[in-house]
Amino acid sequence: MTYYASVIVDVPAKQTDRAFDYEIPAKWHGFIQPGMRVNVPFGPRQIQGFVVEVKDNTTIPKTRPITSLIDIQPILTPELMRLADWLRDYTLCFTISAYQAMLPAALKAKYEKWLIATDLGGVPAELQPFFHASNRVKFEEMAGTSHFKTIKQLIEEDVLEVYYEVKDKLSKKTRRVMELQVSKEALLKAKEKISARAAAQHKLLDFFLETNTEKIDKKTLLEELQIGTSAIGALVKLGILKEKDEEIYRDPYENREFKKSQALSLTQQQQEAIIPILHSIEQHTHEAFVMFGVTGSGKTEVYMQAVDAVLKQGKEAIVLVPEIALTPQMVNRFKSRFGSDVAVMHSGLGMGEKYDEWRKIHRKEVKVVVGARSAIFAPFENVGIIIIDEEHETSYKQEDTPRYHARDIALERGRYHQCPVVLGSATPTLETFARASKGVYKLLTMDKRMSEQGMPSVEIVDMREELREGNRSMFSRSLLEKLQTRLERGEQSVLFLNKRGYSSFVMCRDCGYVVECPHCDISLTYHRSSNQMKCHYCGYEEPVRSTCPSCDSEHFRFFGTGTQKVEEELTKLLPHARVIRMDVDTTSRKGSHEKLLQQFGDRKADILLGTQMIAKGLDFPYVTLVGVLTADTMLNVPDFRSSEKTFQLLTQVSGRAGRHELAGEVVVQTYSPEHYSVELAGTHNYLDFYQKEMQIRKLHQYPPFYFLALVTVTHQELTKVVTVTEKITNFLNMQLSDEAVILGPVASPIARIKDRYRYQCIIKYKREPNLHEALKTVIEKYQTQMDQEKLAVHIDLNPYMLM
Ligand SMILES: Nc1ncnc2c1ncn2[C@@H]1O[C@H](COP(=O)(O)OP(=O)(O)OP(=O)(O)O)[C@@H](O)[C@H]1O
Ligand SMILES: [Zn+2]
Ligand SMILES: [Zn+2]
Repeated sequence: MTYYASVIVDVPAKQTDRAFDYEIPAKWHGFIQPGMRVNVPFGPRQIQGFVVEVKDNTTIPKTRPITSLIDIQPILTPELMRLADWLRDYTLCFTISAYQAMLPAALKAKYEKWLIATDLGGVPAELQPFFHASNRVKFEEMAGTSHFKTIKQLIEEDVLEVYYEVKDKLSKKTRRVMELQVSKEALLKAKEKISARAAAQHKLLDFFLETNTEKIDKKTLLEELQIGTSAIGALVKLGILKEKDEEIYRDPYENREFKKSQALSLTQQQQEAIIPILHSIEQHTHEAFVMFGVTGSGKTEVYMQAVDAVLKQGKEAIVLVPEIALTPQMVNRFKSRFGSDVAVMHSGLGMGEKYDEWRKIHRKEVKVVVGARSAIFAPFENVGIIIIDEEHETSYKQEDTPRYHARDIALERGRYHQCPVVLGSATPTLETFARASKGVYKLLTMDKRMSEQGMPSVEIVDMREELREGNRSMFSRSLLEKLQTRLERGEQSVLFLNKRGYSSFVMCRDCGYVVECPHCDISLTYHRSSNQMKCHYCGYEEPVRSTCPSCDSEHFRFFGTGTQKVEEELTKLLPHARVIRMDVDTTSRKGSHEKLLQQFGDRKADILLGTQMIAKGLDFPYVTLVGVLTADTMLNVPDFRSSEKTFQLLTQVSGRAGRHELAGEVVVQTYSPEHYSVELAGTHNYLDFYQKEMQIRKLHQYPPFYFLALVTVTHQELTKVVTVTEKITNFLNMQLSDEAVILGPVASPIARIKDRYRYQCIIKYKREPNLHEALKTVIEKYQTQMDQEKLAVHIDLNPYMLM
C-alpha cells in the first residue's frame, strides 16, 4: 500500500495556500502524522511543510516523495491546526502564516543540512577524512569539493543520508545521566557476583543501594564516589546502569526561591465574582466573563483560585498578561501559588529559553502558562480556563501577519474546549464593555479596593496656570510639595512620564523646522547617550546639528522631556531623594528591569521614575504618591482611540498609589484639564467615561458601533501607490453595500517608511457579508504585482494602529 501526506508548504502566497500531496516513503509508514513538519521537493527546491493529512489515495497522477523529517512528533495539535484554518479565514492570512505564528521562534530558525553516513565503512577512502571520525559532516563542507559526484552517488546508494537539522536543536542543552535499570534485589545479587577486588564497582552498587537514587548526573556521581569511568562502563555492560543524555531546561527562574503562597479567603465581592466562573468550570460550559474590577480590587487572587479549580479537574490554564505587566511581581504570584506547574513566556527570554518553556507545555510538564500575546497558542490539549488580564491593552493585537487579537483567539479556543474565558480590567475596552452591557459577556463587577483607604484622591494641575504664575519647571508646585512630604515621611512615590505619541525631537525656534528622517515621513528622535538623532522606523542616524539647516538660526534645540532630563531636574530640586529611573536605556540589559523593581520594593529608593513600563501591575505598599508629569501627550495622536487610551493609562497609573494600609494621592499635570478623559479619570468614573465616549463613537461611526477594516498599500513609487489604492477603493465601493463607509484613498498618517510610500483606505461597516470575499479578491488581483514589483497590500480587519 502507498500512503500519501497532504502538505502545506512554507511559501506564503495565494497559489500555494492549499495542500499538496506527497508520497510517504515506506520507512516512514505509520510514523508520519498530521502536525509534523517535513522537507519536500517543490519545483527545483527543497522546502519545509506541515503535514495536514495522511491518506491512502491521491488524485495526483505523479507524486514525489517526502525528502526528510523535521519533527519526530507532531508539534501542532489537531485543535491548533483547526484553529489555524479559522485564523486564516478570520484574518485573511495564509494557512502557513497561521501555523508559523503558533510556534516559538526557535522552531522557525534556520536549519543545517548534514550528510550522515549510514554505513561509514561504505564511504570511500578519499572522503573519510571529512568525517573526522564521526558519522556526520556538514553538507556545506562537502558541497564545494570535487567529490560532489561521488557524494551524489553515495546518496543514491543510501550510504549517505541528507539530514536537515533545525539550528536550535543544537542549542538544546543536555546532561549525561546514569540511570538505575534493576531492582535492589538484583543489586544485592550483583554484589555477590562481582569480584571484591573491583572496589569501584562495589562503591557504585553501594551508592545505589543506600541512597535510593534512580538517576544521577554522571559527573556528580564520578566526583562523589571518586571513581573512574571504567567502573561505570562495567555496570552498563551488565545492564545494571544505563547511560543517557537528558535535556536540561534553561529555567530563567532557576535560582529563585518562591515562598509557597496559600489561597487567601476571598472578600464578599471576590466571592460573588468567582462563583459564576467556578460554575462554568464545573459545568464544562463556555462562557465569556468581563471582570470589571477597579485597580487593587484583588483580581489576581480571583484568577488564581479559578485556575486552582481547573487544575483540580486535571485541566490546564492559560493566563495572558500584557508584556509590560509581565513583571517579576506578577510571575512571582503565580509561581508561588503553583510552583513548577507554571511556564512563563515573555519577550525578555532568549530564543532558547522561550523554546524550553514551550517544550514544557508541549510535553505536558506544566499545567499553567503565564505569558504575553503569543502564549494564547500554548499547545495544551485540555484547557479548562483562559484568562486575559488587562484586556484593554493594545499589545494583545498583533500588528503583523496574521493580524489577530488574542481575545478573539481566546474566545475561539474557549468554545472548542467548552471552558470559561475571563477578560479582566479596571478599564475594559469600549468593545468589551458594550458586549457585557448587552449580555453577550457576563459582567462581574468589583468596585471596592482591598485596602480600607479606597481609591486615591486625584488632583488635576493645569500646567498653563503654573506657567502663567512663573513656574517654568516641569514639576508643578503642588507635586513638588507632595514629593517633599513623602521624603520626610519615608514613603515612596512613582513618577510617570507618558512617552507614547511623544518624542524628543529637534526643532528650530525661529522657523519651526523639524529634523525628519530622509526615508520616512517622521521626525528623528534625539538620543542623549550617543548624541545622535535616530529614526524609530528605519534606524537611520545622524549627528546632532547646532544650527538650523533651513535658516541658520542658532535657536535650534531639542524639545520634549526625556526621563533623563526629568531625573536631572529632580536631583536639582530634591538633592537628597534617591531616584530609580526605568526606561528603555536603564532596562535594556537582561534582568535589570527586575533588579530595579526589587530595589524599589526593598525601599532602597524614594522615587521610581519611568515610562509606560511602570504603569501596570505594580503593587508596592509604601507608594502613597503617584505623579503624572504629562497626562495629555497621547490626546494629540491621530487615533480615534486616543481619549480611551488616555483614560485607561491615567486610571492604571493612579491605581499604583495607596494600595495597602496607607492612603494614596495622585497629581495629574496636564495642559488640557477640561478634557473629559482627564477629568473622569480623576474621579475614577469609568461608567461616565464609557457613556460619553460611546456617544462620540456613535456620532463618528467608530467601533463598537461600526467595524473597521484597513487596507494599506505601500511601494517605492508614489504614483503606483496612489493608483493601486484608488483602484482598490473603487472596487470595494462597487462590491459593498451603501451602508459601508469607505474613506480613502488617503495618505497614511505616516506617509512614508523606509522609502516606501504608504496609502490607505478605511472601511467602516456594520454588516457586509461580501467584505471578506471582496478583500480576498483584492489580494488575488495584486498577487503577481506583489511578487514581481514588491508592491505590498496589507489588510487589517479590526485595526488598532491606524498609522
Ligand atoms: N482576599 C484577599 N484578602 C487579602 N488580601 C488580598 C485579597 N485579595 C487580594 N489581596 C491583596 O490585595 C492587593 C491588590 O490585589 P491585586 O493586585 O490582585 O489587584 P488587581 O485587581 O489585580 O489590581 P490591578 O488592576 O491594579 O493590577 C494585593 O496585594 C493582594 O495580595
Ligand atoms: Zn530655522
Ligand atoms: Zn527612517
